[in-house]
Amino acid sequence: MNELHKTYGPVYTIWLGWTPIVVISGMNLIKTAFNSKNNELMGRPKNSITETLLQSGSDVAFTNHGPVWASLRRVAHSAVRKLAISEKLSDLVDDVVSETTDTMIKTHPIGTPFNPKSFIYANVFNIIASSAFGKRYKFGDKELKYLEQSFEDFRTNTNDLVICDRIPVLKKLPKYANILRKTLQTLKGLSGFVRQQYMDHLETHSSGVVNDFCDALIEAKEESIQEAKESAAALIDTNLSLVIVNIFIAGSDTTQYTLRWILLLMANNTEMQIQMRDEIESVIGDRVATNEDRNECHFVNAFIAEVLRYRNVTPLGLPHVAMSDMQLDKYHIKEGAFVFGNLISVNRDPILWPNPEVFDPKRFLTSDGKFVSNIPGFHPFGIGRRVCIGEKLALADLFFITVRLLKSTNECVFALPTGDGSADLQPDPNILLLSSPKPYEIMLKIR
Ligand code: HEM
Repeated sequence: MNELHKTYGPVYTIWLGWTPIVVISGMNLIKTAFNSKNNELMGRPKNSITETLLQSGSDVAFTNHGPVWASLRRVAHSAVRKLAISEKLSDLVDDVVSETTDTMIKTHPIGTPFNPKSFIYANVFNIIASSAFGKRYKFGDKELKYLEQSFEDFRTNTNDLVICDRIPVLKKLPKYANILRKTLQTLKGLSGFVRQQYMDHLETHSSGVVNDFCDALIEAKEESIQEAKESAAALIDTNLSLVIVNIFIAGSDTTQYTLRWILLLMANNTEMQIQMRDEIESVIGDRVATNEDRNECHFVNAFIAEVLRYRNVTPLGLPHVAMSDMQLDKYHIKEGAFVFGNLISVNRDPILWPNPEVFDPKRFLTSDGKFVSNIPGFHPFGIGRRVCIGEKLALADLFFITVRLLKSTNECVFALPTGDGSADLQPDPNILLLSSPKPYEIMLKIR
């Protein structure tokens, strides 16, 4: 997409069947498009995925801009932000990651190469499932494996699903019909499982007690009814259970894929990894990391921010849809067009980022080594009114997980069996819309 931008300019269209897909590049143009006060581009596409998920309900991620979406977004955003700053989160992450890492060390002793994917899944699922509906799994648990497999199957087949939706004649071919049926069944199973967790909470929820996102949303619903707020019409159980599905799906994949990049880039640059380990040792030592520590671990924060910039897992964000015609600069975007903001063109803009293809955490450090995140052109979480609601939580999760992983393996370093600097850093071409490293192996090595 970034190469096309260089050839065809800041706004170009690709046709997928009869659907025009407009790609907008450059920070200022994306800001103008996605912040427009008339909200022209604030829709989301309708397709077999969203139909299967939403049925007759509404949610945050796939519902068009409007009062229902705004009410749901407000309560979801507030619940997510509250958790991101609570000390409960660091204790939860510490506990989950220590347990998983112990298993990882036992099953893959020093010098044994392994693919860390399942350990990353176990960490992220447990953290999100605990935060969303209070569930924890042991590594290797059957239900956890089912969830991991469902996500994998869904991800592998999304490309075909998207193509079939835009070129429906393909659905008549047995190969595609089969994929479509199986994938939508998987999605139904996954979303049904998560929605059931919300429904179970309705039975057990005690007023005023908030242990997880389900409780927070039920409280918001009850408050809106008691105070006869306008939002009460939107905050109904069908919609709120879909919001939990949003948080679970949007939060899991993005955080996991970012961690896959973090681990790969740490193993590829062991000197930087040792600098992170030294900083953690001197700032945090043996205790559990706290929110205050986040302000003191400058290099760890800079490393994570650089991973988000350099290998942003959502290079095109989520698709938007033009809800009405829009004039953007000299370009006319027609109602119904799919619209993507090309975030690579921002996060790796050579004008904003010198040598953008070089991985260099120092970009996020001042000359006296202090971390700064509000750098123009740093937009891994999207731009405009539909920007990610999970940014604060994702940053907290990534920090606490990385810190615990390094603390639990402090006698060693994560290394590549093929040596420093040998990683393949090109994203896996089989995964659409998300950027993941190709499957890789790492090992623990004595420092
Ligand atoms: C590294 C982690 C993450 C990245 C890079 C990321 C990135 C993004 C991006 C680029 C968008 C699309 C913005 C747009 O359409 O313009 C988005 C939307 C969204 N994200 Fe995230 N995200 C991450 C983690 C999370 C987490 C942890 C949660 C929930 C707890 C979450 C929930 C959502 C939701 C609900 C939306 C839809 C917002 C809407 O349509 O109004 N994300 N995210």
